[in-house]
Amino acid sequence: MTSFQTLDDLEPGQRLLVRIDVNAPVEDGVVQDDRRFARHAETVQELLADDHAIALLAHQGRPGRDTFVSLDQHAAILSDHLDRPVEFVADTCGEEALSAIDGLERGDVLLLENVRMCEGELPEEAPETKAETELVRTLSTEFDAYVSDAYATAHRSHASIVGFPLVMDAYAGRVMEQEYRANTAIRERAFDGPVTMILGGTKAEDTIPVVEQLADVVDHFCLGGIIGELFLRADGHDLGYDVDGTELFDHQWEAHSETITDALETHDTTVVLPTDLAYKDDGDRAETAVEGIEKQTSYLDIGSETIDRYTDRIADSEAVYVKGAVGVFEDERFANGTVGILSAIADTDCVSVVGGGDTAHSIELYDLDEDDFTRVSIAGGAYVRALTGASLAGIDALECDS
Ligand SMILES: Nc1ncnc2c1ncn2[C@@H]1O[C@H](COP(=O)(O)OP(=O)(O)OP(=O)(O)O)[C@@H](O)[C@H]1O
Ligand SMILES: O=C(O)[C@H](O)COP(=O)(O)O
Repeated sequence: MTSFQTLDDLEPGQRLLVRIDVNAPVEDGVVQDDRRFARHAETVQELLADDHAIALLAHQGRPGRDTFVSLDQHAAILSDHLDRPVEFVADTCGEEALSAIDGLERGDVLLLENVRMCEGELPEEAPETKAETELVRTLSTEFDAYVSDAYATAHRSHASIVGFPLVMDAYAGRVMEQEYRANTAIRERAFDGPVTMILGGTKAEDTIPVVEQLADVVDHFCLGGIIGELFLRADGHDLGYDVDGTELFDHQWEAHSETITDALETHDTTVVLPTDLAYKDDGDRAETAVEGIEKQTSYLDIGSETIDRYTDRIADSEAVYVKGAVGVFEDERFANGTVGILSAIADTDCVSVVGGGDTAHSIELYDLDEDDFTRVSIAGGAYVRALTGASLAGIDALECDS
């Protein structure tokens, strides 16, 4: 395991830059879930008890998506969790931000604007390059130390994750530490019976490598969501295209079609694909078989037959991992797949781990009981990457000699 400094090593009463991940599902501009806020608030409470002055750095969404919004409401949600004011400044490393940072006193909490609005935060590049960005060069001189609590973004080599630890005294926050240890422990568990993994959601770059890297551990990968459709397209079915204004398929297909086709050929008995899908017809849920599919529309959930096939496998499994939702569960008409799968897992005694910032939200939305799962990670891509045993850039950046 990687050795890093934790809050136990941090001297009290310092000026701290703390990277958290409160990236949340957002609908019509409004944050829908506060699970990540609650976890990071515990880290912040601990830091406040040690009399630090705290500036928080975080992101929301990705440029170009409608979840890419300002963090002003995030400050209010954090304030509720901390039961004290959290000041927000609509700037990350410009004059306005520096002036607010300058005024920070011990016991204060300040949230800076969405760091992905700042030039240099994206794209993923080497830590040395990220340390040279204006963001890192400007903010690093304003603080005594950097605390990295954003485990859910630890798989991204972004400036706010890997740049600061190169030039500042760096510590892992409690969320970073706990998620890292728990996910590493899960990876190291061995099972005698079948292991099933449900892979869905929207992010091909996080999900597809998992099929290759966990093929010796997982007996069946049951696919749904955008990922399922991309695999169905590779399997020769006429779907998995951007229609109705979506921008989820074509660029991902361009980037990953070869990997998907290879994975399908190599693991044809391990990868399990939907045999029916659901779509919207005159405002209602309708279903169609995948075989011979011709209708160019947005498919928004796996169909009833697929749900039955997947839940049968879950019932026979000794362990089930979930990454990503198999449908647009935020719309009740298309929640059958996600809720059906999670309920089936909750009904078994198997070891079960659910990951994903959006996916975990479905547990709360549909009144499922978090205690019915062995573990619910607040991270998505980072959790599933950790399961494969691959390193996380944000953890590597914190590494120090033990
Ligand atoms: N067929 C589909 N079409 C469009 N969106 C879909 C479809 N199936 C699932 N989704 C969406 O996928 C989202 C969850 O996937 P996402 O890739 O964000 O994964 P996550 O693991 O939950 O989160 P993260 O990786 O961000 O922590 C849900 O919000 C759901 O609406
Ligand atoms: O929700 C997540 O998975 C993290 O906040 C990372 O977000 P990203 O996938 O947009 O980099």
